[in-house]
Amino acid sequence: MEHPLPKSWSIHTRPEIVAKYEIMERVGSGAYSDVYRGRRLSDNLMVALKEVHDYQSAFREIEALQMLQNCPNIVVLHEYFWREDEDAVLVLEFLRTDLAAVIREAKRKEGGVRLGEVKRWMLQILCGVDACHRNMIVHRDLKPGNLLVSDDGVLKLADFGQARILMEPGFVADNDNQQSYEQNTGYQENISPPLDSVPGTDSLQNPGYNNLVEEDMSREEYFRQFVELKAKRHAMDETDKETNINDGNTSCLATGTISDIEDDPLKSSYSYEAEEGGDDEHGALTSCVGTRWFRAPELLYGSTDYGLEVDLWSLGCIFSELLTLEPLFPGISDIDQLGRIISVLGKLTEEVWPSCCKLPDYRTISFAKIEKPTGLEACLPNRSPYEISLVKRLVCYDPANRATAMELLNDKYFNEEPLPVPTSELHVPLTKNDHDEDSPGEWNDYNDMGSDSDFDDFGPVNVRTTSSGFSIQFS
Ligand SMILES: Nc1ncnc2c1ncn2[C@@H]1O[C@H](COP(=O)(O)OP(=O)(O)OP(=O)(O)O)[C@@H](O)[C@H]1O
Repeated sequence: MEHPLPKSWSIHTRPEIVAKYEIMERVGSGAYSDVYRGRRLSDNLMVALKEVHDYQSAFREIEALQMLQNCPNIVVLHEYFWREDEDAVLVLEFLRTDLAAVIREAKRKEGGVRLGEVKRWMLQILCGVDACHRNMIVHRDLKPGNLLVSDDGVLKLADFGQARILMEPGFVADNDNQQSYEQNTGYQENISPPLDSVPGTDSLQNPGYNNLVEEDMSREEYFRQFVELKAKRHAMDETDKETNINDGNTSCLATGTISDIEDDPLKSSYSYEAEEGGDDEHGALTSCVGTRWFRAPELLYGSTDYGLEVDLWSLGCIFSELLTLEPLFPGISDIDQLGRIISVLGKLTEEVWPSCCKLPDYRTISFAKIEKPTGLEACLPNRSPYEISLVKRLVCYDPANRATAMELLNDKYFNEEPLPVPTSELHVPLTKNDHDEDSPGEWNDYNDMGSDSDFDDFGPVNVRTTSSGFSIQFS
């Protein structure tokens, strides 16, 4: 009689993985994952092996990356291993450093980041975000630490564990924009991505996949549907390749419905770990996504029917940080985050965003009137009026007023002197963690980046690893 394989909690015990990869040191870990450097035995290719401990996060990441494989500014998924009862292991291209390290290093050196370099970093980020948004994928956790950088200066969006697909792809640039877009990005849109470019995987996109985005399923049910759809999809792949047609009939599940998530006045102080998975089967999204410093105001006010624009807010925060080398809104709690935004932009009113009063927590959270908001100018000292206006086009209350990635890719800023430098001329730090040993406090603040935690309201905490796990001390 055949016995089921024992449940594996460690990548090191997975025969199918060690047969193909040498697993080296752990290079990072996140809320849901451990990431190891690895070497593909067949050709010595360096890879990152990401063991994802949360099935929903794994599913989202695989699904999104499969749809985005033809964009030079999205991390490459080489293959993945995923069997029922085991954590998914994603084999990704290995990228040694990230934009957070670029900013940290620039801060320590005189002169910061040269303008031509700033522009090249921005263009690469825009290209990656635009690819996501063309495919109606909202990343939901854009921040410098999730923008990985290769040794030769190529920036790639990574960590799609919180990504959601809002509806079928089909948003295609108009032809006028397309030309200068291609000039700025070097990226030619291929409406039908090479779905078979991911060895060992089948695409999950197109008909019926929206049914997959049910969030309250058990792991077993999730996996069963995953396998079923993979099989179904496999049968359809050949037809898709021949016709190049995407099914445009499926509706936008995520943006078309109103939340039925409990109206909990304390919701905005939840950790996203606690509420993640709150996207429900009716399409309502959880507001507890992303890292606080980069989180759009609609999320902070508890919105559950937001769209791609939450990424554009994050983009504005990242651009501002590239220009000043300081985080724009480094909030220490969700309320503080909103307070900081309001002190700069002024109070959120129907004048600036007509439907803001529909935000679930709009009336629950109130701030004293700010007589004189400082304005974004004060946050971007010594930057040109045009650069300030660029940030303003993203960091604005009404999501409908935020510039799209495509619009910005075509902005004259990138065609004016100083021109964006070639990627090969970008300054890439030697390591990811080359932080200034003299200022550990500052580094810790940055490293935390306002990540949500149940402990936020308890003041500083001291977390230590112990032989049996970790201990937390409130001071
Ligand atoms: N492709 C890669 N190449 C090199 N290092 C990587 C790669 N992907 C991830 N890492 C490292 O592993 C860390 C965790 O990865 P990632 O952010 O994707 O995981 P996560 O669990 O989703 O994290 P988070 O808690 O930020 O959501 C990253 O900060 C990075 O240091």
